[in-house]
Amino acid sequence: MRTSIATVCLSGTLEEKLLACAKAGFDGVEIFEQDLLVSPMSPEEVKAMADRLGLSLDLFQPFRDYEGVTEEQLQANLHRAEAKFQLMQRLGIDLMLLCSNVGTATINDDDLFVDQIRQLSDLAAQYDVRIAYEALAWGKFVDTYQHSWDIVKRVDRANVGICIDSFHILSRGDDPAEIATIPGEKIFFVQLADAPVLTMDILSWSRHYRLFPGQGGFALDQFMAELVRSGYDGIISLEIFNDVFRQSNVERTAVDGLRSLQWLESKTAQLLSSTGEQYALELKMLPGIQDATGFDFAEIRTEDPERVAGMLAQLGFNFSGQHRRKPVQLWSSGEAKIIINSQRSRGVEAAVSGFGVLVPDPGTSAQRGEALLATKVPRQQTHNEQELSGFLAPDSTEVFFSSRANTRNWVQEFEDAGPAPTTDANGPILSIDHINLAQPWQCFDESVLFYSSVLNLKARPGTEVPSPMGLVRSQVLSTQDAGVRLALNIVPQGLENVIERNHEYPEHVALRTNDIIEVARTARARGMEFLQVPANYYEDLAARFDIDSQLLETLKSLHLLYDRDEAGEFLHFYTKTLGNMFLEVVERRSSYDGYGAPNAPVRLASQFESNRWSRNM
Ligand SMILES: O=C(O)c1ccc(O)c(O)c1
Ligand SMILES: [Mg+2]
Repeated sequence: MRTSIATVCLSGTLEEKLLACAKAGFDGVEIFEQDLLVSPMSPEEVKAMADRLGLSLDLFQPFRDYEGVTEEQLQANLHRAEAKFQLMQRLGIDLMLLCSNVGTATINDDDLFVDQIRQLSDLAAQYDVRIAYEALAWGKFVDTYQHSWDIVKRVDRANVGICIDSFHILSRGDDPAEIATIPGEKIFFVQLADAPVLTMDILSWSRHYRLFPGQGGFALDQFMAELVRSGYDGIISLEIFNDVFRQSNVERTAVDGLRSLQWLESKTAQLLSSTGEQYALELKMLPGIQDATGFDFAEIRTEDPERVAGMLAQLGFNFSGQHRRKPVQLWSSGEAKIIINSQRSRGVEAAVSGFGVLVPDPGTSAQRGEALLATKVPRQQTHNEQELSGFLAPDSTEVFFSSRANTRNWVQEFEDAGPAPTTDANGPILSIDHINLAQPWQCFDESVLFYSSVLNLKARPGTEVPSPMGLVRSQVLSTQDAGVRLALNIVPQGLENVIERNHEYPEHVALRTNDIIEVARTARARGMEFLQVPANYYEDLAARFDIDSQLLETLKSLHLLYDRDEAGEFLHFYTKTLGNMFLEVVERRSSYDGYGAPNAPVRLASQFESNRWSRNM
């Protein structure tokens, strides 16, 4: 599948955009006119640069507000078109995108549209230019792909076809099935965009909130399947108008974009392979999709390993050894393994720096990560150490793949665990339930795509949590059976203004137990510092739930939080924050599958109060 991207998706100058697209590995780009207009490079220089970079210039766009106008206006429009055809010749581009008229059209008459587009076709033919007619969702008279196709059919010229843009079709809730009935060779260009499910006017939604495929709520694999059925075998391009991407690192955004196309290509191939249909577009499948079965470990980086170790011991973890070569400790309880790493930790009080997941075949997951352009974690092993493949997530979290066999090996690199542990050998903590990672606001969408494509996690419905620092957007991603759960929280943009630098948004590892009251009591007896929960919260609990008064007293005295839904009950507590990290302990009763969302504002406010208090000491 040949890939392209519109220059409007990216930040920077035209030169920087071209460099980033080539470096990421795109085959070509769409030149968005505005980017050329403001560039000091001449059209010839742009062409030469693209040639040198091995990028094809696939499309010139947009040509606006052409058809459905008075005769006088038409002449002016043809004059404008001719200048652009000459410009396209200098750029070496032979395909122009014509958007359906949104402004100057005054005559609603398909016969007139056909006639006027034929005049454009005649002029374009003199310059060997082809026209791809795109129905904008907010077009004045032409706003569906069926309508633009009907007009193109009636124009009946070899150099006029349609442009299909997923946003204009799916934003309206239109059915893409009829795309399959259009002859593939009359589809001159394809633009893809995803978008979050929002209820707002389509123009603003399109101009500010488009996303790369896989980052929003559109079923783009089904859309692609219809396109493939048409026989289309041309370029698949990205056209994303997004306020955040336009101010993010251009190279990262380009990689993010290409990753989205590779992921979508593979998903479409998979969807079509089950139907056994034959098609012209060549679709590559990524190396095997495997669901992770659980967390292998969580890693905490700290310059103060004894304090982190102390917290773990209070929760009933056992010291399982010191790494034989590195300043790294292993602590475990049940299936839960926590690595305390004090390498490269100067100035880091404590932070969640990475985690490992268990997969049947780590080699395949590593290949998949590489194919998806993920950055490898540089790790040095000696010859007798277990190698783990790891990738850097967009938020800099290190993500590793291992198998049960790998785990048996790496665990043996930890020695001198000392005398038998004093606590129950199995430990009261059973496993890592979930990991919560703070996302800088610029990389939230990139992270969603990274975790869903590289780790094969599924995004669940998101929530928004009010906090004293701002509204925190929260997105859970998990495997099909929820063996691996991640919660991504976007840090509010204004955070730096409210909180001093050394109190950045904390991240946490949540640990699962079947007896949280016992864990909390024992931890308290061992001197654990809990996150304090205000009395108002317990009054509200009593009002919302028919809750046993003795249980309520216990919850209150131990600073436990509580939630209940049709599936079951959820009890949890938080430790005091250490640096940028804290721990949570959770008990899921019956089939409760959530994360205590109603309690999240209480946690954020309490953490804010407690951080402020410790700052003022
Ligand atoms: O928002 C616009 O004007 C616009 C322009 C060109 C496109 O291809 C498009 O999909 C939208
Ligand atoms: Mg478009």
